[in-house]
Amino acid sequence: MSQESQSTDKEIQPLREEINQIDARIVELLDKRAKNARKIGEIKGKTDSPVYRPERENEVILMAVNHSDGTLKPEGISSIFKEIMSACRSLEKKTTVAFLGPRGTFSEMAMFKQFGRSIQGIACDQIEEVFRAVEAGTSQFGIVPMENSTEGSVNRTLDALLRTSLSIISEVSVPVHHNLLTKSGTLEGITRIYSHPQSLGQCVGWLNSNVPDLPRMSASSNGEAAKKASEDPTIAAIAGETAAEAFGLKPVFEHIQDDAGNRTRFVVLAKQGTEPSKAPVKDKTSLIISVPHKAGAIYHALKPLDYHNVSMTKFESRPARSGTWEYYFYIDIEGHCKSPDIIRALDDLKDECAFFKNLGSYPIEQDFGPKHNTGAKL
Ligand SMILES: C=C(O[C@@H]1C=C(C(=O)O)C=C[C@H]1O)C(=O)O
Repeated sequence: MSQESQSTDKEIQPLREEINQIDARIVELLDKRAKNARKIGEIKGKTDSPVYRPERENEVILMAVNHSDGTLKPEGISSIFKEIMSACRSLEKKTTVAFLGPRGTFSEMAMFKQFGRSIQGIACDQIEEVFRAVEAGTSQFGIVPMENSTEGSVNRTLDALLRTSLSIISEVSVPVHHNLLTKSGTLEGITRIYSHPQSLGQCVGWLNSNVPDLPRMSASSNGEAAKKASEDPTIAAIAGETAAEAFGLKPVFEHIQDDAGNRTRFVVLAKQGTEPSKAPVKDKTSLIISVPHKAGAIYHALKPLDYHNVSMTKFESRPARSGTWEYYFYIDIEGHCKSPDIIRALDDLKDECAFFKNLGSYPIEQDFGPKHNTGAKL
């Protein structure tokens, strides 16, 4: 050993010893925390109340972020606490989550971001199958893509939401970076490109400029496209890094999505509802409405929101498929449907609607940017 590395070791050693002591203390505290979670699980079991409480988990993360002196980044604290809570939750009851599979999809990534790793994921072939798995009780929760920052809404999810008896209980978004992947890592012998239509749409500019002659084929998911490419050397897939790892593919080109900030928002579905979040965590409520086919109907339907001072954060239409140019409107408002002001606003809004469906209230996803601090303390 050189003299230089001996002196480096001498400097590092006491710090490592201190880390060992800190880690032992952390584990003691984690065990203590886990015992409390297990007791909470027993209490919930007696009343059959839901184990997973997204509104409480958001509160815990926010308190942890605000307790930090800033040495660790908020996103680092958030992901550490997501895993701590995932492990604690698994002591209460096994969490099962249906997602759009196979492995390596952005849905799987969103699922782990929201629930942590101490869960059992159930891969489904179609978005509708995710809904069915939760409705039938095969899975406690389901996660489905709702909208993409480049391509807009995921219509199959919107249509399935119209028919389902499930509620939305939380939302989570993930950055979506696409790569052009093949078995060999080159384009030699490639005759076509597979991906989910949403992903093909997110990369259309790049594809037109760089590989305009390669036919684009639709796959039920990016994971499915990656699976095809792993089985056939004439196929390239557009998918994320996790799909490349899962199916042993190599990138020919990385980050080919047209918008560098491309993100997809997912929603979590369950039979249970949520309770209002504690401030400063805020909730939102998602609704589907249709209005009578007459002049000014949508204006009259939305007036109660203005009157009760409720802010609307999303408004989107989807054809009612009746062939009569009628529409369903997908609306997000700020606030929880159990809070008195929202109850009043929704009562008035219902009166003006031909159709009204409350999809559920859930905590607004927290953005842990560098300057984040809401003042909440542990
Ligand atoms: C421990 C609880 O159950 C779950 C685990 C949580 C945790 O580990 O902090 C928080 C909310 C629940 O999803 C609880 O409800 O407080």
